[in-house]
Amino acid sequence: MIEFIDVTKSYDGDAPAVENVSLRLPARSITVLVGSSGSGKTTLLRMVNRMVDPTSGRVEIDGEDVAARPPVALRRGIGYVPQHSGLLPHRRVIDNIATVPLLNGEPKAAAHRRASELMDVVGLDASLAGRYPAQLSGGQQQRVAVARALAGDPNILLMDEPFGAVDPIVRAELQQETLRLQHELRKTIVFVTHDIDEAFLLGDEVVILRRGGRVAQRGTPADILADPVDAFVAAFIGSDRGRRRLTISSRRPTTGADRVVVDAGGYPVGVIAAPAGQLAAGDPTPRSRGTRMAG
Ligand SMILES: Nc1ncnc2c1ncn2[C@@H]1O[C@H](COP(=O)(O)OP(=O)(O)OP(=O)(O)O)[C@@H](O)[C@H]1O
Repeated sequence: MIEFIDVTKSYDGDAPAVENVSLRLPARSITVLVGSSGSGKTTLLRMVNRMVDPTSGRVEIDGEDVAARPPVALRRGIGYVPQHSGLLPHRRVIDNIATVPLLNGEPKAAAHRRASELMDVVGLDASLAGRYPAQLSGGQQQRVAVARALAGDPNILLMDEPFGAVDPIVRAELQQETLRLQHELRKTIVFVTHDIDEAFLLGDEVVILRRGGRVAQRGTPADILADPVDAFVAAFIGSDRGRRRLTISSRRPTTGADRVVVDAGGYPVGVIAAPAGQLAAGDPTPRSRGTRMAG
């Protein structure tokens, strides 16, 4: 579990980028931090691996203050995927992915074997192993960045707008790949985006931030969609425009399981996996965890 305990960060004595934020992010699920530009998402994310140290307060991982860990060692155990891949331009794909295992002292052959496996895991063709990052598409570069982040087998993966710079079709592919990967790997993922649709698609839990990192609302996508706490959240998720009025349809009406939450545009925003008979037909307020985008 990752816990922010009353953290504040002021850069250069400016007004705080985040102020008195306390948040617990559960292990082995995807928490999405979403908010408009400047709300402090990246600042919070980078506090986890000490790319940013709080001005006051602390961040704990499984009860241990990250400030007690040397940043370099800490970062080797935490995968990080930035918006623009951050790949080393003069190293081949395979070497980029193998970076952390090599730094951890693995023999080169074993590190390359692991890197090849990861290329397969993230859906990269083996023929790309010898290319340099500039010889890849933006989407392929982001896949390499995900593989590189996974190479040290970290428990935690930090993703900072990782698909923000790729076109919508590739972006949708990468989002689905992320869900597939998480289904297999069960990492603790903190994902930053300013795109509420992406947040609802990927997040087991979504944290909507106001300026200064203040939490406007957190919950499952279905909770937030069904019950925005105030006008700010309603405006942010678009429900004030009637765009997201929720309905629930059942894919298997006879059992009542696997109900699909659908917005007013017919856009599926989640699935409620419930044992047969637990939800009345047409229940308008899904509360179950395990909300997930319909396939
Ligand atoms: N290194 C820095 N030095 C000075 N100010 C900074 C620095 N990094 C961020 N800030 C300021 O802190 C505030 C929060 O920035 P942050 O990048 O955390 O927000 P964000 O929600 O991730 O925004 P975006 O979506 O635009 O990336 C902003 O006002 C920003 O200008």
